[in-house]
Order: sequence, then C-alpha cells, then structure tokens
Amino acid sequence: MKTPGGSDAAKRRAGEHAAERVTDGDVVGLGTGSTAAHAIRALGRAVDDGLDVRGVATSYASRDLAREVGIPVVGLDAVARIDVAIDGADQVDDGLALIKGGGAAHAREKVVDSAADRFVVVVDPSKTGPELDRPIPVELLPDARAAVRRSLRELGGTPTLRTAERKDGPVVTDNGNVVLDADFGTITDPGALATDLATIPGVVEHGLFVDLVDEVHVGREGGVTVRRADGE
Ligand SMILES: O=C(CO)[C@H](O)[C@H](O)COP(=O)(O)O
Repeated sequence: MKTPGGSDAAKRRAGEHAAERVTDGDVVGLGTGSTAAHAIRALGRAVDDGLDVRGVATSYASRDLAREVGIPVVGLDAVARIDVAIDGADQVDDGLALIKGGGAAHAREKVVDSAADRFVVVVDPSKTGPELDRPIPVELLPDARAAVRRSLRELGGTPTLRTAERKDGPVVTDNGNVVLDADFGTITDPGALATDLATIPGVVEHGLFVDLVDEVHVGREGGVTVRRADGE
C-alpha cells in the first residue's frame, strides 16, 4: 500500500532534523520509507564528515541505502543496544500512537524501534491527525491467511490482501510472509486493538505502534515541529 504523499521537502526537513539527534559513537536504527531515507542520506553525509556511527537496518531497502551512502551496517543480533532509531510512519495520532507498515517493513521496524533508547519518528503534516483511521498492515504466515482473515473480521476489521504492483499476486515481505491491510475505521483505543491483533495465531506482527515513540519530528514549509511523548 502506498502512503498518501506529503511534500518531499517537508519529509526531507523532518529526516534531516532527526539525523541531527545522532551523536558520535551511536548505534542507529535505520527506518524504512521515503522520509526515513532522508535521515539515512543525512547520516551518510555526516559519516563523510567524520561522524562515527553504526546502523541497524529495518529492511533490505534501508540496508542497501545505508551501504550506498557509507554507513557501516551491523545486524540487530550483533549489538547490545540501539541508541536512537529514526523511522517514518503512515499516521500519527494526538497520543503519538502510530500506524506503520506502508512499506511492509513493520515487523523488523517494530523490533528495531522498540529496542532503541530513543525512538524518533519523522513525518510530513499529511500523516498527523487526532485519531488513527487508516487500514492496519498485518503481516502473517502465508498458510494462516484464511484463519487470520476470519479473526480480523471477528474483531470488526475488513481485511484486504496486499498485492504487488510489478508482480502478479501478493506482496511478499522481507521475511517471506504476506500482508493483510485491515480497515477498522476510526480506532478509538489503539492499545486495546494492538493487544487483540498480537494474540491472533499466525500473525507475525501488526503495524500499530503504541507507547513506543519518544519524539515526532513533523517537517513543515517553514521548519520542523517536534512533539515529545513526555510533553516537554
Ligand atoms: O512504515 C513504513 C514502512 O513499513 C514507513 O516508515 C511508512 O510507510 C512511511 O513511509 P514514507 O515515509 O515513505 O511515507
């Protein structure tokens, strides 16, 4: 599923602003998507200027981009901790809950973003709103498709199998799974729905990220607005 596009200039402002949070010696979680890519490119330039960082990628795409711009990439299982993760989102609500997974990378993104001491989200203003109402990406084992579809319907969702654009058939994730985008309308209690989705057998990971975010950097025409989970 493609995310509705905000301006690339706003995405770049957010990504570059977040990259400034990274300091010498940090292990950095590298998110997926067009906004996170701006942060990765900014970090690559900082590495050229002498910044010492190592990146933990959340997808093949972010790993390839990191290598291209000169960021040393290490596996998640090779590092004891991640200092800061910078990642995009498809939607952010007023409580800083997120919907992620527009690039079907949310399973690895959730592992990396949760493991970070500081999780920084980068978005343009088109992603922000009072409540979440976009379909939630749900990655699942391919054989569990019928059963997971039924469970999602029982929870009140309308699931649609995500299909590939330049291949016949479903999108297959970096982990070899498929994705159902489940429309629940307006989500009034993201925490409760996140728990329900996580308990469905066959679900590998869903794209609701609740109580994980530390900062949201919103790129705008005139600069960047930062919203913090601690309210400061
Ligand atoms: O969750 C994601 C990938 O799984 C992306 O971070 C999300 O889709 C936002 O992408 P973009 O910055 O291109 O709008």
